[in-house]
Amino acid sequence: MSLSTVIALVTGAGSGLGRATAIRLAKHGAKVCILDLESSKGTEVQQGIGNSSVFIPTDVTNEDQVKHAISTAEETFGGPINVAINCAGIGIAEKTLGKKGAHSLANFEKVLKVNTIGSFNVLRLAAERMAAAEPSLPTGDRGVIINTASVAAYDGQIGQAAYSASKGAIVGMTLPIARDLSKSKIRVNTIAPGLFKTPLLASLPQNVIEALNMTVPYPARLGDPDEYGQMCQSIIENGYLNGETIRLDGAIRMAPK
Ligand SMILES: C[C@H](O)CC(=O)SCCNC(=O)CCNC(=O)[C@H](O)C(C)(C)COP(=O)(O)OP(=O)(O)OC[C@H]1O[C@@H](n2cnc3c(N)ncnc32)[C@H](O)[C@@H]1OP(=O)(O)O
Ligand SMILES: NC(=O)c1ccc[n+]([C@@H]2O[C@H](COP(=O)([O-])OP(=O)(O)OC[C@H]3O[C@@H](n4cnc5c(N)ncnc54)[C@H](O)[C@@H]3O)[C@@H](O)[C@H]2O)c1
Repeated sequence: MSLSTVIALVTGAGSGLGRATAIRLAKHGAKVCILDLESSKGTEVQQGIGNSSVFIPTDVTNEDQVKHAISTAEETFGGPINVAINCAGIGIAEKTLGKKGAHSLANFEKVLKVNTIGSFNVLRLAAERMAAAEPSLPTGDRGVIINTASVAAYDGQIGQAAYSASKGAIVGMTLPIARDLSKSKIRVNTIAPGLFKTPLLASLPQNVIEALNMTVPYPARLGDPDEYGQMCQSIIENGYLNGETIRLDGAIRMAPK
């Protein structure tokens, strides 16, 4: 299916899964808005894609910046956005009771702020804009929203309380948001990735990566970020898929450690 009528916001598109998704959608004819922090590699990604993309430095937790990004997207591509993909996210590893005492409350709040509140901030403002436009996707939808959870929403390891909470919240809000937006013909789905080869995964301690690598049943390897982008494309193209969280994980079930 051609994605030539797609105007997509992809957050976190300066790196990893978001970057791969932006590249794939643009290859299939979409216009792509790369939303990421000013300090990210958004410019580099934009230059790699070319004129069908724009980099709009944005912190997903900031209401004014996200509103500005949506207007800039529209001015740049001459139409309202109809796809929003939340890939911006951060991870931490800290035990509830660690060697230095109780989990830092500031760290817990930060992870929830970026991963959960940031995703909700982007999707609520994107939905507002989508709902005001005529349906423009080949499926007849006004819009498609895709969030990124994690397998850690279901089987978080030791040290993943904050990260798992932030991702479990995304899984939990997927169905009610799909129900909320059904009258506006906007579909909402979430992908729960397993282990993908990105800078975020590479930042984990080497022994954690090695232990995890050995537990992917099949295919026994890390996911390719383009396989995540492919799942986003499938969700956009399949007009009956709504309110669902899809694990994309080679059948991994993470052990406690
Ligand atoms: C990113 C995507 O969304 C997908 C994912 O979620 S990928 C899964 C990511 N998993 C993680 O990030 C695990 C997070 N947890 C940790 O890194 C650690 O548990 C921690 C840093 C919080 C605590 O570590 P530490 O204080 O050493 O805890 P402790 O319980 O004493 O650990 C004992 C040993 O087990 C190791 N260990 C702890 N958790 C481990 C894990 N998940 N995998 C492998 N080894 C682990 C420690 O490195 C330590 O090894 P050592 O004795 O050789 O130093
Ligand atoms: N890589 C994996 O194995 C894996 C597995 C499961 C879930 N995930 C999730 O997928 C998403 C993408 O992860 P990735 O591996 O591509 O990570 P990554 O670190 O490569 O990319 C994340 C991007 O998000 C951006 N970002 C962070 N905070 C932001 C903010 N406040 N505003 C805007 N942008 C911000 C970063 O600058 C970065 O470019 C994350 O939500 C992550 O939790 C990743």
